[in-house]
Amino acid sequence: MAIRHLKSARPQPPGAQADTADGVRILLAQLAQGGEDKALDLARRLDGWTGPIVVTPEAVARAIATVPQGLRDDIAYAHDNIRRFAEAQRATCADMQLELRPGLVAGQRYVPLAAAGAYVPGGRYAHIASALMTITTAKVAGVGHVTAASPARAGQGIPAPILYAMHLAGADHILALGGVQAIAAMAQGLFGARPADIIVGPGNQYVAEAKRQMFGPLGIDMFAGPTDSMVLADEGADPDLVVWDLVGQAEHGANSPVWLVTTCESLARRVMEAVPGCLAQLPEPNRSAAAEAWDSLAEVILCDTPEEMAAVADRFGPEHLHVQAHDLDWWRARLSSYGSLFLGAEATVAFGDKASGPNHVLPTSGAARYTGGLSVHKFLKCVTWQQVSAQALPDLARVTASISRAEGMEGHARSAEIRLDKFCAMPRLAANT
Ligand SMILES: NC(=O)c1ccc[n+]([C@@H]2O[C@H](COP(=O)([O-])OP(=O)(O)OC[C@H]3O[C@@H](n4cnc5c(N)ncnc54)[C@H](O)[C@@H]3O)[C@@H](O)[C@H]2O)c1
Ligand SMILES: [Zn+2]
Repeated sequence: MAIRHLKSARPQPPGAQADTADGVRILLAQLAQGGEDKALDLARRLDGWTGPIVVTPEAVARAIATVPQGLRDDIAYAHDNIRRFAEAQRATCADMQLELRPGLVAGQRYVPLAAAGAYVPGGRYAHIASALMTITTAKVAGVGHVTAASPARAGQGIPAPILYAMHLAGADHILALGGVQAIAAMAQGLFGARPADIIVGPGNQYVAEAKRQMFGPLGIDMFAGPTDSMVLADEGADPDLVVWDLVGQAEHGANSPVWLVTTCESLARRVMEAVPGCLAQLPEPNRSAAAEAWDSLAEVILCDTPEEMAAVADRFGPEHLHVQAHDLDWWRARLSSYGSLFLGAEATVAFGDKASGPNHVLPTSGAARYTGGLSVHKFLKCVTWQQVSAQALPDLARVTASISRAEGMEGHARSAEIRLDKFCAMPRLAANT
């Protein structure tokens, strides 16, 4: 394989992850003890928020009235796509039952979780789309009660378009709370939230670490790091599109990697030359964030063949994978390691981020090698059941007792065999003359 880096990532200093983990552990312990008082204290200190934490339906209605009709319509368009995609997914989750042997029936049922928490990040950008992605999916799955939480902005509260999205998606309870304190509040059931069975949604390193530390008794969607994107482009790709796809996704933050993998060196060079011009068109602080991401983390990788490009994608397992190359059917069949796949030059990751339908809460940092992203499945338990009648007992009890004894488990064997005595005793012959 002749894979060559035209641009490499800068070696990263050893991470500050341990510090984050320690800080979050202390905050979670304080929140477990101090409850709402500690959460209020953190909201004030970290977000400058001293207003109410619970956003009442009246406050939601007042906020919604300030959202321009055009933006409301656009949020509704995105919601409609996301809801219909989730509904189709839900329809694939079928209950089933079958008779495995005469008298032995077993089945599966999909049971929605009782309560979920949806974290909607809001520190830097107002992540309207994250509210749609998490809450809509939970409600379509049939979750009984969804609490949504997002940080309040000083003097403003949760931005009105986020409140509109939460409302449209069907949130049952809304908290103006961010960070570790929001995760703890939803898990512990503070501020009127129903204690969550699962907490989902993206967030910064404090949010992700709080979810990771609470995982176990609490379900989470995944441990998400900074967002990442890869473009696979051949000689037919348009550099004007590719460069904006890379710079656009680098806007997420200085720690968000973007990767270009191509068989065409001239395309790669044209894209790299065009990056500064695109960065210059972004407002601050987006420009600095994207520039830092590009300078320190971006990689441009030159391959000889499409198969080599696919192998690179397999190895990275990007969160977003965008193919701008010939023969999209070949690529769709060949690629398997990604959170979400975008096929063709007309598509772009931003469509998936905001409006097209498939979920944008996706595995990052290579986790796509072993998992997909958020879907109705995360809010459903696939549980199983079985029922046995006497007809199945002779074989089932004999096999169970045999395996149990081979395992050294006499009690198990007895609990099987006693059923033969109870349910399969041969009718006694009537006393004969
Ligand atoms: N992949 C996706 O689907 C997707 C979508 C949207 C957003 N995101 C990610 O979500 C993240 C959003 O991050 P954000 O910071 O803008 O918003 P955020 O809502 O995740 O975090 C803000 C909160 O962080 C807490 N915080 C800030 N500094 C802290 C500190 N020193 N100690 C403890 N807590 C602290 C504050 O309480 C604040 O409420 C980004 O990393 C972005 O990439 C990912
Ligand atoms: Zn994005």
